[in-house]
Amino acid sequence: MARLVIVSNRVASPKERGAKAGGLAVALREALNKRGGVWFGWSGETQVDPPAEPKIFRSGKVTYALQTLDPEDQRDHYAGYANGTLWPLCHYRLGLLNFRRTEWEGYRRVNATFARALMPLLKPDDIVWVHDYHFIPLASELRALGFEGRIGYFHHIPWPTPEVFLTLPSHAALVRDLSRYDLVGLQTEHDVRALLTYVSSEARGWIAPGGVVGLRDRRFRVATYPIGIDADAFVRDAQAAAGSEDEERLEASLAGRALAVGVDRLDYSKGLPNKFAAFGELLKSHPERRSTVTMMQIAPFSRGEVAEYRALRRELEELAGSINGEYAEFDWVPLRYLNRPFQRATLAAIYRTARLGVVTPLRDGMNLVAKEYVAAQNPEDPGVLVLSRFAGAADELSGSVIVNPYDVEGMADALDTALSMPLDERRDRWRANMDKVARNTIHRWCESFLHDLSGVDDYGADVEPVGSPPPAKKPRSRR
Ligand SMILES: O=P(O)(O)OC[C@H]1O[C@H](O[C@H]2O[C@H](CO)[C@@H](O)[C@H](O)[C@H]2O)[C@H](O)[C@@H](O)[C@@H]1O
Ligand SMILES: O=c1ccn([C@@H]2O[C@H](COP(=O)(O)OP(=O)(O)O)[C@@H](O)[C@H]2O)c(=O)[nH]1
Repeated sequence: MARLVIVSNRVASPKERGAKAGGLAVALREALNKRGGVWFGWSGETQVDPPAEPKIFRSGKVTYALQTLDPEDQRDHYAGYANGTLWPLCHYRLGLLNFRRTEWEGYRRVNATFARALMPLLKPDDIVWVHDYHFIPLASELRALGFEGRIGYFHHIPWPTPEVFLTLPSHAALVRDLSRYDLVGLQTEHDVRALLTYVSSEARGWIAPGGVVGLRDRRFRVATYPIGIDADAFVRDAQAAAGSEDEERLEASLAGRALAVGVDRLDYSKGLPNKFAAFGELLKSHPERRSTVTMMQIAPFSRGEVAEYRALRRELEELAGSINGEYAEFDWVPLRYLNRPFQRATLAAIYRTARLGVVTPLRDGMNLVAKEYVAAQNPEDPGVLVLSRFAGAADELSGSVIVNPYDVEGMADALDTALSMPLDERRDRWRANMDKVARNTIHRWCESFLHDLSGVDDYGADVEPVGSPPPAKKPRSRR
């Protein structure tokens, strides 16, 4: 079996087994342990004139290679182009999009630095799996340095429709970069359609059945791989939470009231102001709900180096204060707003206690919290997932109460409906959701992407293009 090389901006080092080592990290580490391999990414450190070589250490069959970056490059790359340009673009927030040439250049420079640092570690038969929007140009850089092996890319966030994508001044270059991969994985069919429509309508590429794409002299495949969670582990954690100290403390604090829970990084894509407003609207328009339901929003700080995230933090503090100021009683605080992260076991206890899981992003690649909430429920008395139609998870979790997060009054009514839902309906809806969560796990996601990437050859002679004709055949190398 070929050796696996994983590239991601954040690398879950083997020392991090706690809150930070989420399901994705665990699955990737498991895949690496199975075949042996390399996990390459940013060290989390910056330094003026950093060494060109990454820091390397081994743990079991896995080699970790961590690259330190120059502080200006890191800023242009992470806070600049990745999270100031691509993140808002891919989440359909054009009003928040900042494009600066210096950041675009910094983004490319960091990708070139990473490719130069990775290249000496690669063997010709390695399979390289690159994760996320921080590294779209990485394959181009590795190809330029002479790597001819298989490279796959998984995009964890939404892919925008052409009208939105075209606002990015560097759109054509980015899609050329994508074409240097062999396999491009996206979360949903909608994302795949959006990218393929751009390729055929704007980039003069062609598309064959199975998502094979021809662009200039390149052929690559685009397909859907919806990410999942380690469902068994979550079920075990949730069962262990029953009767735990965490659960007892939480139950005691609720004093018989229903709990609605939200768990989101403090990110504008997660729709937190609308969620708070909907909860306020529930208390206003359904006064009988006052003092019967408590909302708990866990929102760990995220990307504080980006101005929009700091502004959102202030906005939410104000909103939470005004809801509590207006509706609190001397024995009831309507909205508990917590900014620190919690470990998986504690989250499992909170999810299981909560009558409602409220996941209402304005746009989200998948949203693993939605799946975790489902997995943590007690099958005999499950809670209800209130889910935004704009989360990737909504494609699978049709047993949820689906809402439009831009409709605050509609969300308030949906919360009211979900709070009154009879047990039979809750069970039916939960079963439909749980079937999906148990089937499409993180392990399946990992295996199916790697299976397809391993099977890549030339997407060649036998493909029947649809739409504009393929370029004339000429002898070509695989890359
Ligand atoms: O590394 P950060 O800047 O702190 O951000 C955390 C991660 O956020 C994004 O997560 C996405 O991936 C999830 C798993 O596929 C998906 O469920 C979610 O919808 C996405 O938002 C980002 O893509 C990661 O690179 C970040 O590490
Ligand atoms: O206090 C927290 C908050 C979140 N998470 C985890 O962070 C992940 C968030 O993933 P999701 O896909 O929902 O959104 P992202 O933050 O990746 O955009 C989930 O596994 C959560 O359980 C956590 O471990 N502790």
